[in-house]
Amino acid sequence: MSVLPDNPHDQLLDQNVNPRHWPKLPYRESYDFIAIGGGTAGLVSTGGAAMLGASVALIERERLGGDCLVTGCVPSKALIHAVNSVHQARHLNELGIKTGSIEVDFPAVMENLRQQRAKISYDDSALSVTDRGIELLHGTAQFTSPNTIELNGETIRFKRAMICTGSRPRIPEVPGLKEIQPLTSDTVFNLTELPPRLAVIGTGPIGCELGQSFARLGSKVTLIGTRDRVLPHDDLAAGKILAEEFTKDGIELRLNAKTERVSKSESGYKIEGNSDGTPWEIEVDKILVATGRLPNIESLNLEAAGVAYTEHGVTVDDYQRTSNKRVYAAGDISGQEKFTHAAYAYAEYATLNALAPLRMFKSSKRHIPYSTYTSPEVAHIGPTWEELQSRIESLDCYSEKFTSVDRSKIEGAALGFAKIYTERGKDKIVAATIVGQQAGELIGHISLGLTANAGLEKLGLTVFPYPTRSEVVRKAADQYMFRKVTPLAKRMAKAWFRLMK
Ligand SMILES: Cc1cc2nc3c(=O)[nH]c(=O)nc-3n(C[C@H](O)[C@H](O)[C@H](O)COP(=O)(O)OP(=O)(O)OC[C@H]3O[C@@H](n4cnc5c(N)ncnc54)[C@H](O)[C@@H]3O)c2cc1C
Ligand SMILES: NC(=O)c1ccc[n+]([C@@H]2O[C@H](COP(=O)([O-])OP(=O)(O)OC[C@H]3O[C@@H](n4cnc5c(N)ncnc54)[C@H](O)[C@@H]3O)[C@@H](O)[C@H]2O)c1
Repeated sequence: MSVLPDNPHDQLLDQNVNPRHWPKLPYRESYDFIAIGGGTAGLVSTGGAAMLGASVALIERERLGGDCLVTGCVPSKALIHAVNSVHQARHLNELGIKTGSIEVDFPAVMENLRQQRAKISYDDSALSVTDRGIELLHGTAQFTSPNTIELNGETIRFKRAMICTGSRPRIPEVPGLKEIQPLTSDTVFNLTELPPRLAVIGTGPIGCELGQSFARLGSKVTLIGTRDRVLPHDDLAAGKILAEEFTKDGIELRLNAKTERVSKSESGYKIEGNSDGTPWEIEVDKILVATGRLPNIESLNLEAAGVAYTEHGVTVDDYQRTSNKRVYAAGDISGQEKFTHAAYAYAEYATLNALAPLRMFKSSKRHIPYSTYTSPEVAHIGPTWEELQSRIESLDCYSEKFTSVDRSKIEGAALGFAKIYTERGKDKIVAATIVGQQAGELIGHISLGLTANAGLEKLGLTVFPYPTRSEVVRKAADQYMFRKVTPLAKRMAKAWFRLMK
């Protein structure tokens, strides 16, 4: 995780969240609750534990706020906001609004990103954390026994501990790649010059969000993925729509591709690879690697604590408890969904389970949506597209396109669809995918429906303001009513019409 130290915004960020600025406290011998890692999961769990009145310590080795604040959601969405704005500006002529030529001042875009990130850092700052009664300890923690941690040479006992150490970018074993130190999500937000030619390896959420962003800011982007489509874990149709948009953005797609070798060239870097066996070679100025994440388990000495783990992270049960009954885990480290809101939701339950006399809060009861903030956005909740396909016989699917939504048509943003899957013949929602503008906002309706146990009947009866994009959800739900209720209603109405005088 790195930030530039030589600008006022990053200095402010650093001041707020870097532990080296905190006063060094004498450690207590023992705490009721210790969290290792001060990202979303660590902040949420220690905040909750302190609120319950426990003696609480939060150990962080680098910066509070973790990935989300420093190198993840916050900087990427600040960048995407600029990207969406420039894209809209380029299309204002279509609305009869005359603009001069639109120019991107990349250093200024990145400066704004750093400024927004610094502003948000107050929420995760040392001041805000200590105000909640949490003791902040600086350093790399490691377990020394099932109920002790060593920090900076001192031993601290705990009654309950929470592992929240997150994840880091995975660099694939491609000859020459590690040696050239490619950009990753840890370093890409430090750029101050737009790379004229950028290769992005990986077509998951990071590759797609950042690949499209750099293309719309003016880089010549080549997006390289091993799979046959972009966002391969999502709905097939979503990947197709997105690939078409990427092509319009000038992105060159190299799918079904194997990156074989990377080397320095005269003007930058050479990448050699093949797609479906056909060899290719490209020259670029920068390479961004976005090929998944590795859990930060190495420094923890989990064996000493009897905490089981795999290559995906620390193993937890439905209560977020590890194989050590005093130790819980949440966030990217626990091998579950890698999203900030998932870290938040699971850390909340983990803390309650860790500190209450009985474990009562099951993570499987929570519904975790997600959205990839490309243009159009791709949002989903429930089992993956592949899982849904494997049990499609037992499901019904109701879908609606944004072309039937007036607000989307008016604004010329009618690309995409909503699909809601239910149990066959019933209105119980199983999953949903929304592709389109603000899909990330719209999937919240389905998330609420799932949490409140409200099926398509209730969604269809819900009145949404006209004209809003939310109508896509209501219209998809209406189809259930039409299919299920209308034939019976028609028969009853016909009987009544015969009797009606
Ligand atoms: C580019 C990018 C964009 C993203 N966009 C989104 C998005 O739009 N929406 C979304 O929901 N999610 C997004 N994510 C994912 C999200 O950032 C993560 O899921 C989330 O930050 C995980 O939180 P965490 O608390 O588990 O871990 P982290 O935030 O990684 O925090 C872990 C902390 O633990 C510390 N640590 C590690 N080991 C030790 C140790 N031994 N001792 C002490 N401290 C230690 C680290 O320094 C770090 O501060 C994005 C991620 C990336 C990379
Ligand atoms: N909007 C969001 O919520 C958001 C945004 C960004 C990241 N994230 C989180 O961060 C996580 C990590 O994102 P990510 O995109 O790095 O990982 P990912 O695992 O989701 O996607 C990585 C992609 O890279 C491909 N790949 C792997 N090795 C490759 C290689 N050698 N060459 C080419 N392609 C290769 C994989 O097939 C996969 O499709 C995500 O799973 C997500 O949970 C969330």
